Amino acid sequence: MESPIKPSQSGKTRAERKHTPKASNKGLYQRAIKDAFVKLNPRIMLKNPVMFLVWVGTIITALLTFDPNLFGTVPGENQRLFNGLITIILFFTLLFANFAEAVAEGRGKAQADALRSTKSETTAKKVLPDNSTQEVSSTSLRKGDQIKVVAGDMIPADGEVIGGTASVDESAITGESAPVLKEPGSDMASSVTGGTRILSDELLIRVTSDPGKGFLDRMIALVEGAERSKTPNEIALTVLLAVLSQVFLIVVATLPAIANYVGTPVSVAILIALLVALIPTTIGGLLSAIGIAGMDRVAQFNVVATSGRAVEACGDVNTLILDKTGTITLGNRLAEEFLPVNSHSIEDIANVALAASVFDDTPEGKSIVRLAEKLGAKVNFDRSQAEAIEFSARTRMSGTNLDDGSQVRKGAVDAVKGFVRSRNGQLTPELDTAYERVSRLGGTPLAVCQDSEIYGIIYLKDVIKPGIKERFDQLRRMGVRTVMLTGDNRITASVIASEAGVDDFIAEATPEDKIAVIQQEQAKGKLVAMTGDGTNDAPALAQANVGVAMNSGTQAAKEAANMVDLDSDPTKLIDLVTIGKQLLITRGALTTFSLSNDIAKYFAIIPAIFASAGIGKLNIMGLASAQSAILSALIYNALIIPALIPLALKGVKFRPLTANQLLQRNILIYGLGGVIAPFIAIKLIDVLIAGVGLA
Ligand SMILES: Nc1ncnc2c1ncn2[C@@H]1O[C@H](COP(=O)(O)OP(=O)(O)OP(=O)(O)O)[C@@H](O)[C@H]1O
Ligand SMILES: [K+]
Ligand SMILES: [Mg+2]
Repeated sequence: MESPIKPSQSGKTRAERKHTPKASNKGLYQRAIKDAFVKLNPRIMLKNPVMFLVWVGTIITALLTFDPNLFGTVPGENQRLFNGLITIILFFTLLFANFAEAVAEGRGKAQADALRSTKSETTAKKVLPDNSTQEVSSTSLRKGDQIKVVAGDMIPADGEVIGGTASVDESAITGESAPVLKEPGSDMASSVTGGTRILSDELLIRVTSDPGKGFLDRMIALVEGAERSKTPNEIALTVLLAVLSQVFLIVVATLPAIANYVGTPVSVAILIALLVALIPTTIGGLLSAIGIAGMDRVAQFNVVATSGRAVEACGDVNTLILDKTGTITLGNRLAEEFLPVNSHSIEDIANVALAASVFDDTPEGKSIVRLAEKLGAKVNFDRSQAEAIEFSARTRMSGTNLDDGSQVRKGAVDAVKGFVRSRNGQLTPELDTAYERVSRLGGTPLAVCQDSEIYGIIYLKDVIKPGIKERFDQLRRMGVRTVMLTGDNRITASVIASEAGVDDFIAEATPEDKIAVIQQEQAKGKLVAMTGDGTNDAPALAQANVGVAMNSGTQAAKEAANMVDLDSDPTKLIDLVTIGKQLLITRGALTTFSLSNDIAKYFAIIPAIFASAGIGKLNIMGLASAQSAILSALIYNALIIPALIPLALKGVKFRPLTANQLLQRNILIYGLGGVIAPFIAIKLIDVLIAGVGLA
């Protein structure tokens, strides 16, 4: 039976792909502004050591605004106004940093709300031991329970189909409106997700998740950021920034002694201003937003990551393991031609190929049936007495045991050769000629036999996906090695490998080979990413550093992987590596920028502090006054945070370069830019401040 409903499939362009339900931007900024204030809570601030220092500084300068002589008398006029201005600027610095994080989180929250709205509590028809059904609340379902769902019902929990065939609307999760066929047994079609709706017929389902632990629940928790824990890279950077801040704290603490020595005592407010200007507030304020935005970007691509760590791991990937059919090629391998050998006729091979394929439900099998029937082949045995031998990636063969006891097979040439050899059949060079001809075209050759007699070769044609070579070129420039792993023969594999431009390939691979290849790469210290969908793939997905499961795949694969692609598009892995790299690059670029900003701030503030000691010559920026210099540096320091929010959320423009080239490029752009930009900006702010006569 050819069903009009296909399992959700890949091969779509990005424009065609619909994304996870998303809420509009309306209210996003309002909520973020409110959250920016809520996050001023010291217990929340404490998680970010750099910004916490600013928080403490703000409290002290606020006190100094009320009593400028709190820590001893300070010479000079306008102390109150000056301290008040510093307090306001510091307060906004805190708000801006909190706002950056809140906006990043807000996007996920809006998405979580949209997801949650699709998921309502429902009743479920639980199957009791006596086979009757009982209406229960969906929240009372437990792993292992059996339930019945009928047309129109919301599927109340994740599960495996164990009976019935039905079409299911999975758009709540995939954003894909085409119904998906579900039936028991088959790897791809037997898993269902809670929150999706059954459109026709009925299904018997074994529940595979406890309440609140389902796929949709996990997805909501993730996009909401509830489960976001800092990644190892992020922790390392936070520690580095905290240490740097401490160093500056010590430097600033020694200043009063020097200042007193040269006879220009400095006020505590100025010391705090200097400290805040020097500690890395820019990256400190944007760091978590960058991480959240990375996860969000992955979600925009319709991929659910189990953790931020998984997204980051994508950026560190050295080796990408891809399978051939459906990833590098379009995957609709169709029978194109029969090549008879050993003086058999086209009709002979068509008949045997048909006999070997009548029970084969794979796209390959169905296309062989179509081609054979077009050539006039007929089924000339009793189907009800025949036994189907299903295709498996391990045997790499499929076929039929006929009613008269004979066995017809088709499959990978070496597998069929082995089958024939074990029955003392003859192998002729003619077979190899036909098989090589097909392979050289990049096609998949299937040998056809009945017992010990070889009938010839079926040519399965497949096409390399357009644009894939460019993607691999990009990956290579980023230093990522691509390895194609295929069950197909060496010649086909090498033809496709060179046309697609992968760096290496492994042919005639069994599912076990996948794990072996991953382990070998990891033993060399490489980080490996791979995609997969079958239960077979689960161990390899778990072994890989980044394992991306297809949503159309089995529960086992989805649980083993650290990412699930809702579009079931195996090439998504390439996008994920790009997103991960971009996340790491953005973080590096903004750190570089933040730290190089300090040079200009030194030149603005230090001469200002020592101005009355006659070191004013150092004032190479020609700033209007000492107070104006300090305020300008602080205002720049605050404004640069919101100015960089768009970059932090969007990520720096991505270029396919190696880590070293990127480092050089970033030092040039963000390092040099970070030195120059504040000189210009601080000077401009100073002119403005002097203009309005503030200081
Ligand atoms: N329906 C089928 N019946 C018999 N043999 C098949 C069938 N489908 C594929 N084969 C043979 O088995 C081999 C292995 O198939 P498998 O799906 O494991 O790998 P593949 O599709 O060739 O490559 P990849 O791992 O890149 O998807 C194929 O190369 C082909 O020779
Ligand atoms: K700073
Ligand atoms: Mg395959």
